[in-house]
Amino acid sequence: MNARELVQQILKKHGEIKDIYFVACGGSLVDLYPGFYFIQAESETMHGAWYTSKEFVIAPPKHLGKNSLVFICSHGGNTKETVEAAHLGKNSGAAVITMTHNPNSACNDDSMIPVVYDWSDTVNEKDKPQGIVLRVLNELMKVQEPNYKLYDGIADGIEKIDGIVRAAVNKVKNRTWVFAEKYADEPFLYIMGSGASYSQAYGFSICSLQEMQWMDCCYLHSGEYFHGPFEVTDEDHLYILLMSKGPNRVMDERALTFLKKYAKKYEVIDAEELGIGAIDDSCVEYFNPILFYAMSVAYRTGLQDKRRHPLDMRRYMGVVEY
Ligand SMILES: O=P(O)(O)OC[C@H]1O[C@](O)(CO)[C@@H](O)[C@@H]1O
Repeated sequence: MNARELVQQILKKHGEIKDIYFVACGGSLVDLYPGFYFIQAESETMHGAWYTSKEFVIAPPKHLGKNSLVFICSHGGNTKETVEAAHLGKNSGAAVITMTHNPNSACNDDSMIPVVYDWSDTVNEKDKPQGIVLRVLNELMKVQEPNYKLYDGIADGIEKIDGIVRAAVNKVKNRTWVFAEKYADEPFLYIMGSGASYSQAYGFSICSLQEMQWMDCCYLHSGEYFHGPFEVTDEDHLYILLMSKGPNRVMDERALTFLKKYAKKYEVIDAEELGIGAIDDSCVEYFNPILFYAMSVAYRTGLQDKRRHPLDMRRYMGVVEY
């Protein structure tokens, strides 16, 4: 995908983009959150909103129209409510980018702007959904906002992130094994994160552990931890803390300080220690989630091996009517 050409094509037809909707389900929705967070934090001319597909269809934003851009992501490309959301965006006059892994799916539809991505291990992050969204937004911001300063930093980060992820995956191999040995039978755990990486606490919980391991767990925002959830903290509860590098790190550090004092069982996955600092401080925040996704894969694989629960085993999803 040529992000620059894609943005030119959109602006030619739609003029200024005023709002961007990020719409998908489950793991695909997780991939769209960093883009939403980026627009909210960086854009002077656009607002972002992040929707699970069905809600977008049931309660479409009144603002949706010609000056909107809708990012749709569906890995398999045929999730009913996501396809409906894409058509709703198109029929409302918005520019709709439909990302899918499946070239033979409803999302690979030339009446919108389809982007078919490969998902094999050798594919670089820039060509996977999080990277695609970041590249498109980087180009859009450059054209639409004269004050935008992150263009080079983001472009550089996109080049560096693959090396960082590969090194980090090697580095945590033993840790994921030890974690699985210690906690494979844990009845419940919490996963905390913040900023753009709140998405990864969410995805780690709902996709990697609830869906793929049938483990009871819950995601928490590191900032929100202190507004209720910390009352259950004791030596028995287990936490995974995703520590970002970036302005939001202070929230993760506050949670860590508390865990060190009052908890006993916690695993820290620290992006800084895992090398994310090679990316410029001005935009490193938006790359943490790519690294944390790779970490969630490493940890869930460790759990799969120890628990002898295959990651692709389902009892309801795609098996029964729902
Ligand atoms: O990305 P797709 O194909 O729309 O599928 C969404 C489904 O896939 C998952 O992301 C992973 O199985 C689920 O969370 C969700 O129900």
